Amino acid sequence: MKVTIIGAGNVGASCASLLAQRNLVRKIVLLDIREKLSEGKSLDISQMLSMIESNTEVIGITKDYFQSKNSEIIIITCGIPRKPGMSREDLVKTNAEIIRTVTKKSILFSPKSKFIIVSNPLDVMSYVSYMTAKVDSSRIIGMAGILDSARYRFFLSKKLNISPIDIQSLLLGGHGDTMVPLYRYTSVSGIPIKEFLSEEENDEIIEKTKKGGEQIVNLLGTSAWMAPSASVVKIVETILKDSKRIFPCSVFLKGQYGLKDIYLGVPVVLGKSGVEKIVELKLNQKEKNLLKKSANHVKMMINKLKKFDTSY
Ligand SMILES: NC(=O)C1=CN([C@@H]2O[C@H](COP(=O)(O)OP(=O)(O)OC[C@H]3O[C@@H](n4cnc5c(N)ncnc54)[C@H](O)[C@@H]3O)[C@@H](O)[C@H]2O)C=CC1
Ligand SMILES: O=C([O-])CC(=O)C(=O)O
Repeated sequence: MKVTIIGAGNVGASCASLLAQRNLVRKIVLLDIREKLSEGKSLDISQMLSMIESNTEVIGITKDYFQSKNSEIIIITCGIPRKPGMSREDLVKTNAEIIRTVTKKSILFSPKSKFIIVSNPLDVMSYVSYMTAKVDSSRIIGMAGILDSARYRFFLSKKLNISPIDIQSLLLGGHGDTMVPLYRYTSVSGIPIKEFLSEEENDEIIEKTKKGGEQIVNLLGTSAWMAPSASVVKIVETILKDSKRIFPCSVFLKGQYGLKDIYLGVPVVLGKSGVEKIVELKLNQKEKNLLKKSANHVKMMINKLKKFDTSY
């Protein structure tokens, strides 16, 4: 079982480290365009393995895609992150070109692989990868909802003084300010959240969640990587173990939720084939409007990209 991670920066190297610690796969290939970076990061991770009793082999490669041959999963974390004052949308042109190039190269050597996309703006980059790979959309999965949901659970846990482990939540929509956390579908160990706080109080938590990525960018000067890589590993583990768990992921919609030709966050069942089912919830009018607004925002970015580059 081999997993390749493209991009050995903060998110990529952290994914490799966490994945190696889980002792889930035989081999992790960490690939970057920058000379020596992935070799150095993989050596550091490898030297940790005897202490944590993991048998995973971690190798670092510069540009040589042959080493990624027949990967079960390819995780795309390459490209530029935002800096303070930037939005995720500011990354679109630079990262679209990078994602297109690396998807083309990876699919050549791993034609059966599933892809987990991390690079931002997430929903648009997932769309770019899907359009480039030309494979079934069940194999191209964008990671965002798990992270957004984890942030929401964290902020909620602080407000309620309850363990985040016991908080269940669900989000829809794009990865950004237009995300749609669902108050109606949030609970604490099965108890509806309305028993703990009002919708207005919950809205304050939602605002914090929407700004969760930006808060870290402002503190660190670059974007988060610990919680994002843990979110990626959750998807990898679910696919490799064929666990059929439900997570919010950015997936290609073909009419579900009244939307098509777009990547957007919705709850999905994940298993060995990737996205095995898109779960369609009955939304109320307010939720429908918020989802539509989020979809319009992502569509607008996709259309901008299509104008700039007619090959999409
Ligand atoms: N979906 C999400 O929730 C999250 C998305 N992100 C996104 O993930 C991306 C990566 O973030 P970081 O790891 O913090 O950035 P980073 O700058 O630490 O690492 C990016 C790496 O990509 C490499 N790279 C650039 N072009 C490449 C190419 N053509 N082939 C192979 N490698 C290439 C760079 O050399 C660099 O090492 C950013 O776009 C960021 O916005 C970050 C956190 C969460
Ligand atoms: O904020 C960013 O640019 C990175 C990201 O998507 C996140 O941490 O949610």
